[in-house]
Amino acid sequence: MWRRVISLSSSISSSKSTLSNQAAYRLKVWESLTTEPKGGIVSWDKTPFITFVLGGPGSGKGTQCEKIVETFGFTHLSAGDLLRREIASNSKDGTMILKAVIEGKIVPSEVTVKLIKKEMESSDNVKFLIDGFPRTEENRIAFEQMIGAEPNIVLYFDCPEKEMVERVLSRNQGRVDDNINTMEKRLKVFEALSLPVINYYSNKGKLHKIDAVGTVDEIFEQVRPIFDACKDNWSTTGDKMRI
Ligand SMILES: Nc1ncnc2c1ncn2[C@@H]1O[C@H](COP(=O)(O)OP(=O)(O)OP(=O)(O)O)[C@@H](O)[C@H]1O
Ligand SMILES: Nc1ccn([C@@H]2O[C@H](COP(=O)(O)O)[C@@H](O)[C@H]2O)c(=O)n1
Ligand SMILES: [Mg+2]
Repeated sequence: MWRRVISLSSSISSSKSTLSNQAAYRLKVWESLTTEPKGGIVSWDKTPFITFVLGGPGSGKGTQCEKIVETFGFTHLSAGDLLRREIASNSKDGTMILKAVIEGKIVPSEVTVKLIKKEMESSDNVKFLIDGFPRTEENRIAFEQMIGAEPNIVLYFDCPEKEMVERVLSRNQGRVDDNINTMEKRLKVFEALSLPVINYYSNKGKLHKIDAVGTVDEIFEQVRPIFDACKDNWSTTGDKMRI
């Protein structure tokens, strides 16, 4: 199994430019369609506190989100879970989403952001953990356009490929993408399309990089002080937010 991961690393660079070119094309199309905000902007009575939770497949995002919810009272919105719910409900996009998930591809941003938006609008909470999003520059821009907000902070769970592969292959939750073939594709997509988003937030000074190797509790001890330091920011009442 690990040999396959090593050979994957060498094939990443050749496929990376193809993936990046496809993504750049989709981003251009998106930008050309979005001079005006799409589908309206969310407005809140209180200013929301938004955390994006990023990291490769199996890096432990969902596991740490559960701990953050328990400790700090956030609402957890996993983009992957919302997409899986669409598949299970046989919605009009279900078949397209299933195909993308099996291929380890990224679902068009408009579909994913609409699902996130609906959850945010119907929530009484204003503290959101948005897990597994944005995965691409297109995702990031679509969120800014359709929600009219940016994250307050971004967590990045940094995990070696070998560890991510082992965790995913022993996850045992019946996910259609928890197999070595899809995992190889997801790792390529992560490197080509998601790392640029992580760099974007690093350059903006919003990124908190966490070493995702260790026990769940050890990792959470790196996460806890990040939120402790933000507590004052999410208790303030703001005007209805319109950007
Ligand atoms: N620190 C850890 N050490 C060992 N195993 C872990 C750790 N954190 C999470 N796991 C396990 O690894 C698997 C993947 O974790 P999790 O589902 O939280 O990752 P994820 O980043 O949300 O993955 P995905 O992007 O595929 O949804 C799960 O079976 C989980 O129980
Ligand atoms: N922003 C996103 C998030 C996820 N997907 C698709 O879902 C798969 C599983 O996502 P997890 O976050 O649960 O790992 C992912 O591989 C993508 O196919 C997406 O398209 N866009
Ligand atoms: Mg997850």
